Amino acid sequence: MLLSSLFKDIPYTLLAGSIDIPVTGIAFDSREVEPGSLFIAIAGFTVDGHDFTAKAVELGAAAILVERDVTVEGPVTVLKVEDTRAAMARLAAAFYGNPSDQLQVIGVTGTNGKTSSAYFIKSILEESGQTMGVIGTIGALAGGRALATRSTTPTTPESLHLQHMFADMKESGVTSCVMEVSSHALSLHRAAATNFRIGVFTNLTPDHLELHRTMEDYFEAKAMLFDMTTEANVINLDDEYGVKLAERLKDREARLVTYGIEATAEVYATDIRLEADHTFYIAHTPEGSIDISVKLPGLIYVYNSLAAVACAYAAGIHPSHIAKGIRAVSSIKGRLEVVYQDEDRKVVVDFAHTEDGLEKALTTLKPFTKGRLILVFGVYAAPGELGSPKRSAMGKVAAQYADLSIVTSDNPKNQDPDAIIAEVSAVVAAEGGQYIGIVDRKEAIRHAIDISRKDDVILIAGKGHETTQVIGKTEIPFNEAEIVQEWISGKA
Ligand SMILES: CC(=O)N[C@H]1[C@@H](OP(=O)(O)OP(=O)(O)OC[C@H]2O[C@@H](n3ccc(=O)[nH]c3=O)[C@H](O)[C@@H]2O)O[C@H](CO)[C@@H](O)[C@@H]1O[C@H](C)C(=O)N[C@@H](C)C(=O)N[C@H](CCC(=O)O)C(=O)O
Ligand SMILES: Nc1ncnc2c1ncn2[C@@H]1O[C@H](COP(=O)(O)OP(=O)(O)OP(=O)(O)O)[C@@H](O)[C@H]1O
Repeated sequence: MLLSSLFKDIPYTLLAGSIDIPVTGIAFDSREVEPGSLFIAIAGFTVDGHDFTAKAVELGAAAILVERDVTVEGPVTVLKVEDTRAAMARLAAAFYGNPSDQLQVIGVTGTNGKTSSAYFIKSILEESGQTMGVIGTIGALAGGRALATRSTTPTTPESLHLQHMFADMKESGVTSCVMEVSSHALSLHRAAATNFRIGVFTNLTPDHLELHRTMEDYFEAKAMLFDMTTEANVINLDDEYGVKLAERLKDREARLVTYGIEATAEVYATDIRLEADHTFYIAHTPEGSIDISVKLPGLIYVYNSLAAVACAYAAGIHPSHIAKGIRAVSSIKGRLEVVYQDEDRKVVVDFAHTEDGLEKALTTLKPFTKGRLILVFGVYAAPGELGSPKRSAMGKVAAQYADLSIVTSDNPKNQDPDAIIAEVSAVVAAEGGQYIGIVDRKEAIRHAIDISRKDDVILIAGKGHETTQVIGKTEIPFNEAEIVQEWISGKA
């Protein structure tokens, strides 16, 4: 492909060389440059890609894209734009032939509930005959095939990888793709240049404030998704930020579809029946009422499945497909997943890693727990001042709802796990909760099992579907379902 055609609609300054040269690929990491490719320098949070231009030239880059002046030695074309991340999204879309134009892309954003809402949407659309792609926290799929990702691939991949995934989906006959769109991705332009037909907003509660600093900034980042949608915006009106968003979107060309339980919304739920492992309700849409049966417990799965009902309604899906699609979801990896159960005890793994998520997970299990509710959890977060509010909020929730908290490590990364545990434990104690601190997460899980008695429920919160733990710079294998099963069966 000619570099000039890639830059057809992108303003740039030519610093060196010619624009009329062919490029064979695009890379934003110098280590992945191949001869003939365009290297895009990104100023990162830890290093600056502009420092690796020489490496890119050494590996054969034909062109370099920068956002600040750099001296590049060698016979290469050098172009400058205002923002290389924003340009990368457009270049990637152009390089892969704007694949999202040929897919029905549905974006799901919000603090919690994106993964499960996306899986309900996938199931309903499959029921209606679509071949589905999925991109999110628990991986990427094109039809039944898993797309290659790395353990470091974010929930919403970098734009170059995202557009490649869309192209791959299109080649594999995928007709519609539901993807989780994180606030990081929106702020860092990863999802820019994507043709979103429908956007779904689940809720907004404190998280990721290390990047966004204030709830208002966090909200504005999430709201960016709805500037890109062309057909419908599906918004939870029971969330205060959802109300604010709906107000902003009511006169847009993309149709507004609201949902909720408490608020007066276009799609709403009544006759909610919560059981230990199932949830039932009637969903009301302007097209009629639908009996919904969800094979997951708690009000959060009423919300997450209702988001999918509203999205399917907005997409014109027949009610019978909606009911069947939701019924077909039997479990979602790491989302209130029962990893062990016998007549004495039950062990549940859940991805709850925010104050709101932890409260919802505990209050879902509590009414059906005859014995004690034992919580194993840790808090990953930014260090010092930035991390403290999260540690404090999660400690309070644990003290309020768990009968015993085993405070342990999450992904301590380069922070001192003992210091995090001490900070969380102090809050649990101050709030009158019972706690034990055990730094080794595997030991903490084993201890919870050892002390559990008849009718106790153990909730292991924070890592959900994840299969590794990051301590320092090392990523160690960590599969909670296996740890539980091996310890109980005496194999460990
Ligand atoms: C905080 C954050 O978003 N970080 C992203 C950011 O990393 P960074 O700025 O630290 O990158 P960096 O390491 O400084 O490198 C800068 C540039 O130099 C390049 N480089 C680096 C080394 C080298 O030898 N050569 C070279 O060219 C890198 O490839 C990169 O392009 O830019 C990188 C490349 O653009 C991303 O991969 C990386 O996401 C990492 C994987 C990450 O963990 N992100 C998380 C925080 C995230 O995005 N989470 C959200 C939220 C999930 C949710 O809770 O919903 C998500 O979407 O997953
Ligand atoms: N609607 C909801 N409201 C509050 N908490 C929820 C809701 N849905 C799920 N949760 C809790 O949050 C956790 C994460 O849920 P889920 O994976 O669906 O969210 P997510 O938005 O994809 O999260 P992430 O982006 O961090 O991957 C769940 O394990 C559950 O404890």
